[in-house]
Amino acid sequence: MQATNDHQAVLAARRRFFEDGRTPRGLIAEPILRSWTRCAALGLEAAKTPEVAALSSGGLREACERHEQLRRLCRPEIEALYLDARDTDSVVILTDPQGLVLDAVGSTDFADKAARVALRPGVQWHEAATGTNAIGMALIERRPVAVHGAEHYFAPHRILSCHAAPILEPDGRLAGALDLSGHAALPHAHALGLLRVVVDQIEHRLFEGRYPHCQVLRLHSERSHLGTAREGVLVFDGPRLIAANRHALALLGLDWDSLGQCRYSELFGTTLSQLRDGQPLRGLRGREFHGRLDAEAARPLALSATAAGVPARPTPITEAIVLDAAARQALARASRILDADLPVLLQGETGAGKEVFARQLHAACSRAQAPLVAVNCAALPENLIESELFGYEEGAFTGARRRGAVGLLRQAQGGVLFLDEIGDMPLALQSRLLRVLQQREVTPLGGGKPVAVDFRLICATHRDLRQAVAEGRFRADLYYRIAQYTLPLPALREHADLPGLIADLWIRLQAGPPSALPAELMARLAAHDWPGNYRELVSCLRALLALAGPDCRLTLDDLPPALRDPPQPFAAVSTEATLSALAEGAMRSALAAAEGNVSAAARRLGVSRSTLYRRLLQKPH
Ligand SMILES: Nc1ncnc2c1ncn2[C@@H]1O[C@H](COP(=O)(O)OP(=O)(O)OP(=O)(O)O)[C@@H](O)[C@H]1O
Repeated sequence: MQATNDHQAVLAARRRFFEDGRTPRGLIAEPILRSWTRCAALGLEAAKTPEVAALSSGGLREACERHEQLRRLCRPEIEALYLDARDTDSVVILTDPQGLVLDAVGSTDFADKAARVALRPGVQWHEAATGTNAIGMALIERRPVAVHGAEHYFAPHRILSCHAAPILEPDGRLAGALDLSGHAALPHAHALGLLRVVVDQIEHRLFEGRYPHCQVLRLHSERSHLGTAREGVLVFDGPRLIAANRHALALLGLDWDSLGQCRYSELFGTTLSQLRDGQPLRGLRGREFHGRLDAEAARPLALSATAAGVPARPTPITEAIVLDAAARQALARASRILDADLPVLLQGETGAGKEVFARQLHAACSRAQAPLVAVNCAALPENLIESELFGYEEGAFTGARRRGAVGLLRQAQGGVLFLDEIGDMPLALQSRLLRVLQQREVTPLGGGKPVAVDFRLICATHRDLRQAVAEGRFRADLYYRIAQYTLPLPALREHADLPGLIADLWIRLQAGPPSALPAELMARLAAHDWPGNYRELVSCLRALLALAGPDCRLTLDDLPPALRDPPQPFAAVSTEATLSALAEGAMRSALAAAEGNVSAAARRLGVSRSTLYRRLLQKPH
């Protein structure tokens, strides 16, 4: 980042931006300006002390447990970093992917000061909560960032000089962020460089033991870099590239979107089986690399499969998952249920994110390294579902494959089985599934012997299964077996902070440096009821991104027709409406009139921002 260190220039930029409402271009680094703009669009008031929502000790313990693997991996690196930075009286901080501080190690003197501005475990340092800061920006921009003194959005944070780098999972998702913060008055010349080196080490270790069934290729143009954290790492599931580190992507000129899309032959012009030890690799752009395959490469391919028996694609990075605090909490609880070998049932409208949640649940549970086998019970033809699920012996039926098939239930052995649309499973199969769950063994079609199975079970449905039981369409005994822990996934219109979620998703969907969504569009999006939920919202945001030029010049005309007309004004609310519906109408009108600025709308109505969020966005309309 080319941040100017000129304190006076930053103060002048603040005056121009916050007091005159003008863009202080040239006075302040562009990424800081982008962040200020995002914060202003969220209605954050820079002159105030930010509201700190700290987790209870129980909540923090839960979050730490959820990220125990990452914390354990980072601990030695954090301690080494602290020793390196000890002379500058700093703290080293590890956060989760949403900026929640999990661990802080540092000099007591500065740690006390940092704690006074809530830079301590249990507090969210996501930009939407704490304004411009290095942790929040590193998570949004997905690269190392420094924020000094008055560049912070909120005045009390001016005592800080913060440096943060995102930690990326091998599939490109955010694992968390590492931050090194100290006194704004002291120089921290090498802080970003140190962080980069440490995060390289952590990301390199994230591959360890992670892909036992895949081919892991390590490469570099300098032979001496092989085996170090600077080597490129590429993971292939069959011919397809499914994971990598940033060094590998940089060496090959790829970006994260290549994961799940790119094949080995497209990168090197040959097949993996032609790779010979000691022979240089030639990339398609003619560049030569030294490479070696990990010893595990000889193992068979993963059993992970979709309903059609095709290896499951990793969740593409472009899916840009957003999970708010409630969803993360639900995820933590559900993963404990799953780890206790109890089934989890996800219930929600179409597009509410049941499958996405199931995949996150698999990643969060203790079987994350084992396969997730996803079966869409509604997508499988009825005559195939039985054989696909339970497997079959050789010659069990006409068209059966020679040597039979193990079936999807057994493919989930040791891992997690996800039965999507379970409400659409034919009754006869429900009985067979129940037997499997009770006896924990599967009998293949064609008279084979029962085989013991061990899988954790996640089911999902958009149907009201209780109703289906009452109508005789779903077996009551199976219902009680799978629905002990039912997790309703709320529709978007019930979301506690829809503008926050939309802003978050908008930023995550952008490949380059993110731009803020114009306020009038945000107001329309926040007032829409999203019957298609995430699916509809993601499509809408993607279309807007496609229409937006580099300056993000979008107008209401760029919205799809259903969103173009303004929400119903207060006067148009039906006379039969209840008081709360009237209040809701007034709130929506105020929000639209304030062009999506929640603080301004709240002021206009004489209620607090949190009341406005709660009343307006928690209810279906
Ligand atoms: N938490 C999330 N963050 C961002 N995008 C999401 C999230 N959940 C879902 N989506 C988006 O919505 C799309 C639909 O999600 P998903 O398939 O999980 O929904 P579903 O509830 O299983 O829908 P259906 O019942 O119709 O199968 C996904 O492809 C993804 O793009």
